[in-house]
Amino acid sequence: MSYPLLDTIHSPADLRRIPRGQLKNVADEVRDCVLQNVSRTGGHLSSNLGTVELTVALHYVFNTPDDRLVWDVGHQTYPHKILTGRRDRMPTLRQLGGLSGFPQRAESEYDTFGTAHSSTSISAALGMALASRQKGEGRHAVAIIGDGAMTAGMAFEALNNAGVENCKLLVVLNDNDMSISPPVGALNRYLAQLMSGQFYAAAKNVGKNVLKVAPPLFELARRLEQQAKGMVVPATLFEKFGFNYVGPIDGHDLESLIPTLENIKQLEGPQFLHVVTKKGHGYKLAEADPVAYHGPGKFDPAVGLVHPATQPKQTFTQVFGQWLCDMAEKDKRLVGITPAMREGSGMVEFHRRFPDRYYDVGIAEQHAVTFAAGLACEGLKPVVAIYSTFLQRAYDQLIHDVAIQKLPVVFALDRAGLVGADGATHAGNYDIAYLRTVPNVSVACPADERECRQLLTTAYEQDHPVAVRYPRGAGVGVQPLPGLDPLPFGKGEVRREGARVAILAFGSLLYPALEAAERLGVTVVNMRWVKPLDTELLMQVAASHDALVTVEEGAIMGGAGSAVGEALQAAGIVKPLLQLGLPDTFIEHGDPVKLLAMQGLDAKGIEASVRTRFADLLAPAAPSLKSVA
Ligand SMILES: Cc1ncc(C[n+]2csc(CCOP(=O)(O)OP(=O)(O)O)c2C)c(N)n1
Ligand SMILES: CC(=O)[C@@H](O)[C@H](O)COP(=O)(O)O
Ligand SMILES: [Mg+2]
Repeated sequence: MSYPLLDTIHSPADLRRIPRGQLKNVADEVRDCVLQNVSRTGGHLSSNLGTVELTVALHYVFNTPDDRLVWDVGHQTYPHKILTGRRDRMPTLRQLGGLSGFPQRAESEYDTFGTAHSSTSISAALGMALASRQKGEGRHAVAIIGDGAMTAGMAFEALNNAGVENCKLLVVLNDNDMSISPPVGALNRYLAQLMSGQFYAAAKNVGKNVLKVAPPLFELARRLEQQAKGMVVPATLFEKFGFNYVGPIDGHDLESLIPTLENIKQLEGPQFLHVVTKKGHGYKLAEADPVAYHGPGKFDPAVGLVHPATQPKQTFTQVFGQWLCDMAEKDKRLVGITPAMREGSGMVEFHRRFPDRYYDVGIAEQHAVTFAAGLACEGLKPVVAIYSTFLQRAYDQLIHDVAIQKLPVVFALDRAGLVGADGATHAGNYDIAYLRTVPNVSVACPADERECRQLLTTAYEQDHPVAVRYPRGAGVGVQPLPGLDPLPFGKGEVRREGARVAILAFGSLLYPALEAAERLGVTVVNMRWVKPLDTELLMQVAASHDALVTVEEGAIMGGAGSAVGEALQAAGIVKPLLQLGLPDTFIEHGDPVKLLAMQGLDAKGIEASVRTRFADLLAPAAPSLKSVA
């Protein structure tokens, strides 16, 4: 793809040489470049389309990379990547060895802070601004945060800290009136008030008016401050926090954005700029349906997203969504909670059918968990649907508010294990390790869709907290049974009888383990539960085999294999144990099937590891067709 202006821009320094009058054309080219690339790779689209002008303006006005831009979540950094010398690598976005979908310090000096989990930007930028102050460097730090990300407690903790510091910190609130799904809560209502009516219309011209007069800088700054404050409300929430609030201004109008940013840059103390953008801006289909285009797969930009001709395999998320509705139908006490992930967690239908029992609490995982605890105290049956990676945020709440009080909260832990294109930040690799150490908490690992439904019911029937962890995407295609029958609590099953070596599989890697076992001639046990561990079954298997292998899609350290090792130790059984799982390293983005294979967690890899470790116990491998020929 060739673009007349972008072809001349290899860094923000090049951008800053472009005459201001041509910046709109630059923005148009960036937007097209984003659309063309994402349509070929998949990725976060509507947020990126909405931040094109803001990105151009920030790099134009601030002296990046010396001035620091910190992008919250970072799912809107494709324009930033394009303008900071990575345009030629955009076709590799989110693929193995390619560009990350988020900012990464290792990827570019312009990526000043790695993000992906939301609401960290103000804290990080404040740290940078104060470091600059302490070192006498005088650089600016800018946090760019969305209205969705702004709802998290952490953002307010940072505002609370920043508001009393005199430093060169600018918070840009990118308000597109959307999270992934429509935003929720009182903050959203408040931002809508700030944008309403004449205030917004008048504020749109703040930058232009200031420019026309062109007074000296000090006066310019003073007037900007006065104008902005006068045009909006006397004291916004952000002013109460100690920030100088400017806005709201039109985040697609470079004529407003650039002079406003230039002037804010001159002001002392913490600054807060409220910009208004449209998610999906400039691509009609995304503007009309920003939810569908939040993170689409590949598509033809001329046609847009299309439904596949054949029904794809049911995902674990869909299995959960169906179970949730069915259980809610049966039990009026059930309430469903999501921290801003209605679509991703499969709760759209539940929301539609049970609006009074559906709670989207915003991006607020900690609150979600304690809120569930409160509901449980009053006899309701909360189901918290949460990605494994995001539950990390609420670990203390899980222990302090749920587990110690032994409250019956079900955690439907989606995206357990490797997630693929989102990479290390989103991988759900640690939940087994961090959950199984907490007293009163049980952890189930369904191997397929049918078990997922059954184990959710088992979890729901307990009088203590239970997490059911399942991976992103589809399973092997084992249809769930229609009823709501549980599986026995804490019990596994032998799936294949073999000799000398037994593979104990936890979760969906049961299937590659079975495939490997066919070639190895070994036993396979579907353990189903990490906690309680089925020690009775474990002891039987240990007694009848010479060696054990554990397989899990989770961190080896502290994982299910460790639980097996501990149980054997406790029983005084000394038995060779091979633990297969994810190593003590962060695994980057890429095709999840390939990533699993690279970790030796496909059938071939499992077979190879078992053969290598227990060669003396196994019959030699049958020669492959290739080596026979
Ligand atoms: C801690 C955490 N929870 C949930 C998410 C999932 N998530 C990613 S983007 C997003 C919405 C963010 O909304 P906003 O900040 O307004 O940005 P927009 O998508 O509107 O551009 C959510 C919920 C996340 N990345 N981090
Ligand atoms: C940026 C972010 O956190 C989400 O948009 C995430 O990428 C969604 O992941 P899924 O596609 O697995 O729902
Ligand atoms: Mg938003």
